[in-house]
Amino acid sequence: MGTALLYDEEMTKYKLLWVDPACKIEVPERLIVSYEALVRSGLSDRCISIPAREASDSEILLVHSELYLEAVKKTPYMTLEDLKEFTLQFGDVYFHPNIYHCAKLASGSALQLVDSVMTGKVRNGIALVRPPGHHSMHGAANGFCVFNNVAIAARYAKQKYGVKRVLIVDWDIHHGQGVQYCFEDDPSVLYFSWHRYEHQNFWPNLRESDYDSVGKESGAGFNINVPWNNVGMENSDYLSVFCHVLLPVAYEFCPDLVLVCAGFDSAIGDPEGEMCATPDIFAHLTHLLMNLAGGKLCAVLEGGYNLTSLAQSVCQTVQTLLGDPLPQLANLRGPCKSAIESLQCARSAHRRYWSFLKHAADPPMTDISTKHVKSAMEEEEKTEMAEEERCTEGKVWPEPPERLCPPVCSASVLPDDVACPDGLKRLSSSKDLEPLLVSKLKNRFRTAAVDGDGVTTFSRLYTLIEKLVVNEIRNGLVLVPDVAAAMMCVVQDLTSDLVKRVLVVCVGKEKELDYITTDGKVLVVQISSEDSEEQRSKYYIPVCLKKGCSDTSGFIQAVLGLLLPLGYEYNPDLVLLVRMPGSGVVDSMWQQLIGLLQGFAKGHTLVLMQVNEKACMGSTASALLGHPAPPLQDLQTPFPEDGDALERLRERLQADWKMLQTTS
Ligand SMILES: COCC(O)(O)CCCCCNCCCN
Ligand SMILES: [Zn+2]
Repeated sequence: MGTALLYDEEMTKYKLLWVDPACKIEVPERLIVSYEALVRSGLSDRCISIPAREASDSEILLVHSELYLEAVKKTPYMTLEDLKEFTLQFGDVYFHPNIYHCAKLASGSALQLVDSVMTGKVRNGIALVRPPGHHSMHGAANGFCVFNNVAIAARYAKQKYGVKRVLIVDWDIHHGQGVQYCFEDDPSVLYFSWHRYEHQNFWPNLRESDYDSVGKESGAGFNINVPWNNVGMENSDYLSVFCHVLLPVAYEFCPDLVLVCAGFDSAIGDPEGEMCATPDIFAHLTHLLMNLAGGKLCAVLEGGYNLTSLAQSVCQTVQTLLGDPLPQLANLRGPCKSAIESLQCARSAHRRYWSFLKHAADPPMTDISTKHVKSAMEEEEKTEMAEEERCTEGKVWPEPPERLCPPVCSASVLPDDVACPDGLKRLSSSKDLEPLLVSKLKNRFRTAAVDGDGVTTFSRLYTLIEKLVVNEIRNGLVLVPDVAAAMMCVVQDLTSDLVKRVLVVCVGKEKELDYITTDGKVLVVQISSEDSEEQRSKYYIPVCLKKGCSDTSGFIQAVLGLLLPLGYEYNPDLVLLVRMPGSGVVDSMWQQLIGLLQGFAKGHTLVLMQVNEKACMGSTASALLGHPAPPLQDLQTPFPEDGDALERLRERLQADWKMLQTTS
């Protein structure tokens, strides 16, 4: 299934007609450069073009008042003076004779996107629209927004398709207060927003944008605010909040649909955000949401004012929606102190509502919400002093790396008598192994693991690895007689200097892992029911689940809160996923794991499985081919001792692994 792209140049046909410093950044070129970048890169041709349409009155009235709609209806016939007059009643927004038409097209585009995804015409998609939406409210325009496109889309999806739970992720750098007001008492819509806040000193300067606005009445817990109290936030800060705040809650919420308020003013170079996250971060933010709701994801453009980083960020997002390999994110240094404070506050504010946050720590001593709103003078001094080191428009960043699709997506190495799963390419070619290696293999295993066809298997395995690291193949599945032996070989004989770091994810218990090198060339994360205190080192991290890998709640909590942050910080060139026989891991969890691991090493994942587990080859192949993993249904509360152990493990490891920090 494909990716929808909605764009109509009619939405470029309105602009600011008078002088207003607050609104001058919201220009038609925002849409033009975004679409042109998609065309130039060939991405638009790979999408399914869906026409825009005007939202109807009844659709707009899902969110807005009749009074407000009737008032906006009059704007096409207003003189310039009347438009200025009309605009004065709202904040940081402007009207234009054609903006009502464009606002209906923007909302209608979001609804077209929902229709395309909910009817299965496409898997996911993006709508490039203006005016944006997330600030507009029941009876008011605000912050360049006229109708709340995403809020209307959420209500529309529930009404027309009976969607039970909608997740709205708002990665725009401003707080979408309009969305928050719309759903704050509604437990069927979970709204997550991060936003520049600076202790209420940043627009829209609302007390209710802080982390302690968790929702109201039956909506308590379904509104998550992560305030950024400093500028200059980087990729590490964004990923930490996804791993330690959003994703645990999103998986527990188990949405039927994901809507993204895709504002790109949170990218480097943007005059509004003044952040330092690079455009390729949006490839990963999108990827991390794509295994929710069976992949049903609708992204709707909100902000983004640096035309260069906006266009790059849009392309990064669309490329991920299309299923292309992800770029490697280099040198993630872990979240800054301010980001840790913010995520710690958000986690502690929500621990009473979400069992996946149950063991979150208390808020930091320096409770950031009570910091008095700095005096204007103090604020002024800070601004002047900090100006030069801030990420202003003058900031430069590298063009995102090309994300090339290997000629072969998924290959398999199987015994001759095992049929190759659909979509996988069986690897039968294999160069002869050096005699030295053969003898090493033979004398390492007295077992028959390396008999005649055993050597063939290993030679094919090594061939496959070589093809992965040169990007001829994206990922692969290997069935071997003895998976522990094979893992040892792969780990110890990886001579290719193209592979500097291998992330080994071992699912299920395996005794002898003591051969792990400590030079950092290999990082082993083992998830099993075994507790092995003694062996732990920086590069060997055993996670113990009391009930073993069949406990999906404990498993996904360990993946999101430990494996993902570790993987991002370690930044491997190859991921080896080893499924120990009898691990008991649930199929949907297994597919979620494979899906999430695709975020590392440009998707170069090698899955090692035992021949006698060939029954789960089909689902493994499906996940390797990029099909969305099935949702993890009705997750139970993770075992307290497991949740507690995970927090303790993170505390112990965070000195070595900065991305595990959740407390300041
Ligand atoms: C949903 O619209 C997208 C958006 O969130 O980016 C709108 C931001 C309005 C920012 C208003 N203050 C501008 C002050 C100028 N320095
Ligand atoms: Zn914004």
